[in-house]
Amino acid sequence: MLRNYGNLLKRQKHSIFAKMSSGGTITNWAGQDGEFRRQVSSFRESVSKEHPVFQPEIGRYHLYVSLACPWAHRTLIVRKLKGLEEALPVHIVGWLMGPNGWDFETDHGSTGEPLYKSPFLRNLYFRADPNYNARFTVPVFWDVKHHTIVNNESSEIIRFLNYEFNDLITDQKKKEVDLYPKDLRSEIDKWNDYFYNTLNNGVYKSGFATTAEAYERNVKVVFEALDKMEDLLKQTRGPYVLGDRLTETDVRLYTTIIRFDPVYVQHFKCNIGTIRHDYPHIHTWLRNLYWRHPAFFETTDFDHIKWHYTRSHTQINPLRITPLGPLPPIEPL
Ligand SMILES: N[C@@H](CCC(=O)N[C@@H](CS)C(=O)NCC(=O)O)C(=O)O
Repeated sequence: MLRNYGNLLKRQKHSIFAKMSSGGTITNWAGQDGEFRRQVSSFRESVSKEHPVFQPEIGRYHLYVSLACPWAHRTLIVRKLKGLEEALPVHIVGWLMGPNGWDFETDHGSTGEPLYKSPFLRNLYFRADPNYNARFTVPVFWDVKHHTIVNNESSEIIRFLNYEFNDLITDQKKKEVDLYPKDLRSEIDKWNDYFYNTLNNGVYKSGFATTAEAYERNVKVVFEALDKMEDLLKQTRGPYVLGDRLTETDVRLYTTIIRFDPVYVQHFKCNIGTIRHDYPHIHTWLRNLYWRHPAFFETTDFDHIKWHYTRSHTQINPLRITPLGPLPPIEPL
């Protein structure tokens, strides 16, 4: 199947008008009503001891991520929190999403694709399913044994990373990290669901809207959600969103909030306020995670984040000039 995609080898990384094979542009996500709708992920298996095919094993699975992408970023954080760096190798796509989607450039910390030397992420999708006809998204949780995608939905990947590899983790402290403890599950589910619709995906609905009405409707929801998050942190008194334990909800919110001032404020027009000036509790929570927790600090790459959004989304920023500010991208504690 890969042979049919030989023409994709011709990289057009700097083409401004990125065309998809379907005729639309790869950066055109909005429907006719101007509303952005995120597709439902296609590969939904879990790794577990009970699974007939995908059992936990060291080195058997590889993770493909973009450092720019908030969904992929979740998986990088959880991988580090659980001490799975050696068990689960990571490959990082180029920061620019060009005409053929994510590629495997090797500059600025992007690693290339060592398993099959694929030029593009889409090659992996077609290797897993020659008839695949949806978007080629990161993260991808890949099984080296069966040469296929186990899962491409970040919320599910972080869920099975939380427990299913525990027997293979040697660092006792990291093995005990539990981001989805039984007594907090209903709270976590409730907030995950709310913040997914309003904030994690809300910033995209604001930024990718193609009518003023759709933009205004969605940007207001984003700021209502930030107000709610601020109140929640005030109530629980932190240092984490649900109190004194770090949970999935923190991981999922962090990857959106760390991008907020540097990118979403100007690029997605989420500029009713900023985290640093208008949300003191969120600002403290964010800086605490970034500066005091290596799993957050070490997985955050402001260059990939800023370059990716501002130079890939040419429908929003046709001249692809990346704004310099805010400086610094995150303030000290
Ligand atoms: N629901 C997915 C969403 C993943 C997603 O949308 N990733 C974006 C990057 S931020 C992507 O790879 N987009 C490529 C495309 O849509 O062509 C998840 O959470 O894993």
